[in-house]
Amino acid sequence: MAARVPDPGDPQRTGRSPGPGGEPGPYGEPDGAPGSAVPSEANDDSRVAAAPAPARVPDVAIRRLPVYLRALEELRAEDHEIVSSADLAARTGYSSEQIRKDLAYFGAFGTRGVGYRCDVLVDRLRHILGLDREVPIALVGAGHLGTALVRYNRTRHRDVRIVAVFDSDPGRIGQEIEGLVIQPAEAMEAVIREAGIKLAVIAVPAAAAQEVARRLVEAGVTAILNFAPVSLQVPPGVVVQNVDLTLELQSLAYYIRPEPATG
Ligand SMILES: NC(=O)c1ccc[n+]([C@@H]2O[C@H](COP(=O)([O-])OP(=O)(O)OC[C@H]3O[C@@H](n4cnc5c(N)ncnc54)[C@H](O)[C@@H]3O)[C@@H](O)[C@H]2O)c1
Repeated sequence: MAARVPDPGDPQRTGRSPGPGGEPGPYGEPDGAPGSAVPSEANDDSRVAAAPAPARVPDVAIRRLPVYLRALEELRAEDHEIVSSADLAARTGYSSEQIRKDLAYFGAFGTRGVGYRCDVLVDRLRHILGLDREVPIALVGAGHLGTALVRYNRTRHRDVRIVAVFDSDPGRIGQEIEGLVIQPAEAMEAVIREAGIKLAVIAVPAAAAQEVARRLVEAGVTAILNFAPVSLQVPPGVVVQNVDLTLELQSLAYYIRPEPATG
């Protein structure tokens, strides 16, 4: 999966988007973190407000936060009150050092030698990610993939929630997916503006994706999850994250090839 998150100096800010699969994956890659980061379990500041996010947090650190959040929510559901970075490392596959460093970008949350208060860290991470409110999402392209995405999202997620679905096929318009009526693509801009939607999913054929992206941005969308196998051109400040199943499978094919590659 390729991912783009805001990051000064990032090519995406110039309005370019990498092709699908053109970025490192979310698990365990180096992040080029600035040298000013301070290990996080050094201070007990769990009683005070989290420090505001620093100006520059590496893309990959941001992308690890939801992984930590999921692990913490699992631990909390298992009645863990305090967790160490080692506990989180065991759940996520990231190193304790990596986890402490990532959290330190947003302030120190833990107590040295003790760990993090699970409920406090869950709240902080949800706040940092903007998930302490429902994030409304628009999806464009209610075909095979789009329909599956809406079903999955609407039955499982409350914080990041698809609230509007659009398609250009008259045969699809007016049909329902999980209680959402598919709206005509012509209504996209007005509905997105009216609802203040900033995040959208593109699940249209590749040939239609760039124009859909342009219209989404025009309507005020600043973050796009793109499933179409095409590199989108977007203005500076708009974030595109690409998901390309085929590229993921093709790279995995390397690990099951019959003969080790030579040279
Ligand atoms: N199906 C998969 O497993 C899968 C997996 C990964 C990626 N993708 C990619 O996701 C995209 C969708 O795949 P799919 O299999 O769901 O295709 P699909 O043909 O089933 O659905 C595409 C939908 O987009 C709609 N559409 C076309 N142009 C539009 C426009 N301008 N505005 C609004 N709606 C428009 C079509 O009417 C259709 O309902 C493709 O780019 C595909 O390559 C699909």
